[in-house]
Amino acid sequence: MADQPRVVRIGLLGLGTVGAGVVKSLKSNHQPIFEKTGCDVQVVRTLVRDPDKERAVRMDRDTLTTDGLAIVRDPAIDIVIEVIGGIEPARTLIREALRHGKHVISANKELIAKDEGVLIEYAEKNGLRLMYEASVGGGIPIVRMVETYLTANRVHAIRGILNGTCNYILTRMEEDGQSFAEALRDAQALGYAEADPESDVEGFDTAYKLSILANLAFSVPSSVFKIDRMGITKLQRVDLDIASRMGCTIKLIGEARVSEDGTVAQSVSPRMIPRTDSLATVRDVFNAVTITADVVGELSFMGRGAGELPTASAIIEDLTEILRNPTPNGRRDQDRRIVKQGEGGDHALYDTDSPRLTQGYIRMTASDWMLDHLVGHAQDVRVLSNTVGIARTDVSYCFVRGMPECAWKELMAHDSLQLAIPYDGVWPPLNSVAVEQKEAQIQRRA
Ligand SMILES: NC(=O)C1=CN([C@@H]2O[C@H](COP(=O)(O)OP(=O)(O)OC[C@H]3O[C@@H](n4cnc5c(N)ncnc54)[C@H](OP(=O)(O)O)[C@@H]3O)[C@@H](O)[C@H]2O)C=CC1
Ligand SMILES: N[C@@H](CC=O)C(=O)O
Repeated sequence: MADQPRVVRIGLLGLGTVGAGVVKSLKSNHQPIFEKTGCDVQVVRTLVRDPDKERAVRMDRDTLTTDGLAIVRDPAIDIVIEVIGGIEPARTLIREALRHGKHVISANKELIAKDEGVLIEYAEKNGLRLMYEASVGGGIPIVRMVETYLTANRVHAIRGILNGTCNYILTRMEEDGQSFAEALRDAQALGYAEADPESDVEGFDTAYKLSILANLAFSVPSSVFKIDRMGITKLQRVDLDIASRMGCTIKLIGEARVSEDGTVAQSVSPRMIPRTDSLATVRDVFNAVTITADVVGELSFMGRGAGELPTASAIIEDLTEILRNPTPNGRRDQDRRIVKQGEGGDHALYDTDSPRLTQGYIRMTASDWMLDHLVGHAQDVRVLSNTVGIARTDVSYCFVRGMPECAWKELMAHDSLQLAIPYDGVWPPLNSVAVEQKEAQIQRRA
């Protein structure tokens, strides 16, 4: 190791939750970073919207600017870290940084997913690195894991909890009886939520992350624009209570799998999951991902999925990787899997004529149409209701089994439906229920 450290100057775009975490970690771990890389890393300029705002970290006022282009064009800056979020001005600033010969690290899953590989390819063509470990799974080193250690495997499926905010909200609603709004407020205060939390709770954030992983893992193209998506805003405490009585919990799950015809089916939706499933034990802000591949079988990863320090960890790991290996591995040039919007053969989970049989949990206002539909299409319908049978004014809670995918689509468009989510357990779900509610089983009509 050289006696004189090489000074590496960082231009930091954004000083919110993650930006402050980066500044703190670079300070607290300056010595280990120097020991491993021989570099003295310094944040020399930082982009913010409001330089006079109170910050979680103390910064020299002169280093703060509202002029992002001045940072990314500054010849004294070696590496740019983008943690402002959103598409613009992030995309322009990253492209401009690359154009000026700087490596870039970004935590921006929305941009990485929607950009569909264009910036990454541009970086690699110019001998630069654009790294984005923090864009998926917070502190879990999942991006590098998939990119580096699963190249000889054929990956079939990715399934997991990819949003810390939603997992935190569902945990607080289930364990502490908090309302959705209270739990979301806490998640925001803890720095887990996106600037616009609709991205979290409507499932967009999970879709971005799933798409990034799918593009790295599968040998067939997939697009974020084709993900079948539902968030957690329709869930009520009663659904979590019912889940709990069934020996289940509800989690927001992102799943991508390669179908037999070689296309990719991707979905984001809340799912009722048995407590015996390892994902059921993933609480609070934690994320977990299971990857299934042909040679290795199942691999699972778990860790904090959001928050200033776990996310900063992913960013500073990208940083040390660049300091040690500044040359891109070139994989994207030879094997560019990401496709433009509209290309590729993805299909959504409920978007086909597929006769594949599925099972799920339903909350609905009873109606003849709904009942006829369920009984007409599913092999088995079990109703948990506060009153015997189904009356028009009741809200009913059902489990259905053996329902073809195409029948869900029609059901989901009907007014009486309040919530329909997949049930990931082994049928029948009711055998261990402390049935406070009256239970009826409706036989499939001949
Ligand atoms: N929070 C988390 O746990 C995680 C976040 N991420 C990603 O990291 C990125 C940042 O997230 P987070 O730190 O939570 O976001 P924050 O909203 O906390 O911080 C954003 C920062 O960017 C600055 N900024 C935003 N827009 C502009 C603009 N147009 N011009 C200049 N400055 C701007 C803000 O300035 P000012 O402070 O003056 O308003 C602020 O400092 C996002 O892409 C997010 O998805 C990824 C993983 C986890
Ligand atoms: N808002 C995101 C932050 C990390 O990616 C989340 O809650 O997971």
